[in-house]
Amino acid sequence: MLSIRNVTKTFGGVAAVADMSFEVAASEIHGLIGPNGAGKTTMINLISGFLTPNSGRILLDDTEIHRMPPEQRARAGIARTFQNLRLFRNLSVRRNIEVAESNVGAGADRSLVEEAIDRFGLRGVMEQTPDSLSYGHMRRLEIIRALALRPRVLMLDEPAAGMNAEETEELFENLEWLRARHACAIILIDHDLKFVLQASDTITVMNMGSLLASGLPRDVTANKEVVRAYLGTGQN
Ligand SMILES: Nc1ncnc2c1ncn2[C@@H]1O[C@H](COP(=O)(O)OP(=O)(O)OP(=O)(O)O)[C@@H](O)[C@H]1O
Repeated sequence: MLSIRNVTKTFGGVAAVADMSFEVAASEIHGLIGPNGAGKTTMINLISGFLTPNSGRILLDDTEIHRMPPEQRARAGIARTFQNLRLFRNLSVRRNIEVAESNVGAGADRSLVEEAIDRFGLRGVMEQTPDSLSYGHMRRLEIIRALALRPRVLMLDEPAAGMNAEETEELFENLEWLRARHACAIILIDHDLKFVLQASDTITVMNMGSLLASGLPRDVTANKEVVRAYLGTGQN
């Protein structure tokens, strides 16, 4: 459904993403992993429109989206969260969600977000501002805000960052719920490798901007090049 074809992005002559290609199927959870600086966040920025590739194409179904501005891509069904949270700090949790929801048409399934609020444990903090929330609550609010756009592709940049083991397990269960409740592809970046491997149907591994391997979690973790470049470093 989402197709990344030979995409390159350079900064000052250095390729952060170099000739990357991979496909994301509808309804799959697709893990994007790799060492620090591998180009994962740059890839998400290229898909969501915060960056434009120097070359290559990005297609959502048969539509080229790589030259569209971020708002147009959001309307086309691409939603994301940010590594460093970007919530409206002076608005309540409720308003943060409503602002996102105001972008969707009248025909949208209204109960989706209401169910997510309960499921993600935000019902009791709806009138508070994000700054008064725990870090885990803020991260969950970001996901609900992205979900409020009724995305076809939901990209989560480090959703488990700063979470303890119990919260990460809860996040895993919430993603399973989300996937059953709302048909969309999820692209998942996280440094908690155990979490990404457990949650993902397919894994793409990047290294120094390039594709290192792509496939089922068990095949990718058995791949010698992946072990050498990434898993063997002890860094995850
Ligand atoms: N706006 C920018 N200007 C210059 N260089 C950049 C910019 N954004 C990213 N880079 C460089 O591109 C490379 C890839 O960075 P990116 O943040 O995409 O990697 P990453 O895999 O997400 O890393 P991490 O796991 O540490 O978040 C790095 O060398 C980074 O320094």
